Amino acid sequence: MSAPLTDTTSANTPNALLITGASILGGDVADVLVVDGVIAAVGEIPADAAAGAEVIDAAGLVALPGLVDLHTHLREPGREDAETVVTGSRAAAVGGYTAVLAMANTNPVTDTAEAAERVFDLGVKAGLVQVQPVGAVTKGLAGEELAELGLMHRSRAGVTVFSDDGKCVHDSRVMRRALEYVKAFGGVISQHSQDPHLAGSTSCCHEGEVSGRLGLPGWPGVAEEVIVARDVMLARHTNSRLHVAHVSTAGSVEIIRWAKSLGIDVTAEVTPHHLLLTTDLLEGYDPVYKVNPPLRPAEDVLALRAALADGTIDAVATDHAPHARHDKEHAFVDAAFGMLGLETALAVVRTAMGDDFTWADIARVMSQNPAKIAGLAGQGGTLAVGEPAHLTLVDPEAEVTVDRADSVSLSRNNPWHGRSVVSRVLHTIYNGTVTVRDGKLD
Ligand SMILES: NC(=O)N[C@@H](CC(=O)O)C(=O)O
Ligand SMILES: [Zn+2]
Ligand SMILES: [Zn+2]
Repeated sequence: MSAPLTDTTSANTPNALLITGASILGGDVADVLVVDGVIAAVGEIPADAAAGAEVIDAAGLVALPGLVDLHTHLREPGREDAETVVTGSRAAAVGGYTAVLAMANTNPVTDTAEAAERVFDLGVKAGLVQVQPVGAVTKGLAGEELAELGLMHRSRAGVTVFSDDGKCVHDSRVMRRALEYVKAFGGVISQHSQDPHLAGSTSCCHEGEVSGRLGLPGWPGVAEEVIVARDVMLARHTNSRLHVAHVSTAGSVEIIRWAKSLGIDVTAEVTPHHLLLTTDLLEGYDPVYKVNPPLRPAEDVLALRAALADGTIDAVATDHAPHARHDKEHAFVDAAFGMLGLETALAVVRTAMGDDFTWADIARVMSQNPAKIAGLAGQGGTLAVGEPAHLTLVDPEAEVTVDRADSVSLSRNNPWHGRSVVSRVLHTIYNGTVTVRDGKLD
């Protein structure tokens, strides 16, 4: 663990940050010295070796690699009343994130190199996290003609993840072509798995006893599973890479487990809300619980937790989906789908998964695996010497009652309002710069 100080970890540099006494990924306690945005030393660092450094006292805190979100809706361009790249980056930093993948279902859609570069540049300008654009699979998310996948990849934005999220790429031929196309440059298709005939646009509640009683149009688990099953077969056929977004059913878990056992190149994510919230919350018809895919019964939730623990599901992704009041505060059937997630994700995962799921496990599913899936160099590290300094410092014992008024997001569709969760992100460091201190934007 301890690394010797070398001459390059020079003391008396104004660009130094010394984090003292943190438990590294929940293990050994060490100091971390950051110089010029890079982790320069980890171990016991004598104060005089870091003279002039800004000091963060991290006694009792857990140090994690900065979190990476594979699935964020930033809403810019087009719906800047719900979120912008700046406000979404703020929410990400507060949540302990140092990188987010910005979904393509904006207006206009991110389906060209120019559009991807625009989002990328807005992220650089905001400067709080790495904002990596996701490219659309099809033009206008219409599901018909492939978007400029190669041009988006070769652009300054360097897009590697493609998704029509919000919509499913439901035409098998189009999905096959997309998988073939991205294979050439190591890209991946992230699929929103929803058969539009089994679960149409009005389907807004898990199909089962609760939907029957409430009289809400049902969205059966099989509408997800048939697409997951088809897509893993297409991934096998094309020898290309598939990522399954927001897995919500035990059946999808079984298919993914089977596909992985055959060596099919598939990865999967689960949202924090699908790890903790269940269908019965819809009893009060509160649209804050309306989300795609819908909240499922407890059996599914338990299967998702088990799959995250055993590695069948690789990552937690927030699907942070901010919506303006005038889109969300309607009768249940008319309200927009989606809920906030960035600021609460880590605590919700900790609360849902319990202590047996270690901090090293959390680092794996919320930072390292997402960075690997998205091909983000320098993110998702292990806090080793020489890595870019993307870090999150967490109070593991804090009990927090979420208040939606505290959010730095522009939107308020927060399903965690009033709930108690365990653990709290205190400090976030992006590229050696403190973006969040004591839970507040710096
Ligand atoms: N998850 C949601 O309910 N909504 C997302 C779209 C999506 O992730 O499918 C949105 O863009 O609002
Ligand atoms: Zn989706
Ligand atoms: Zn989404």
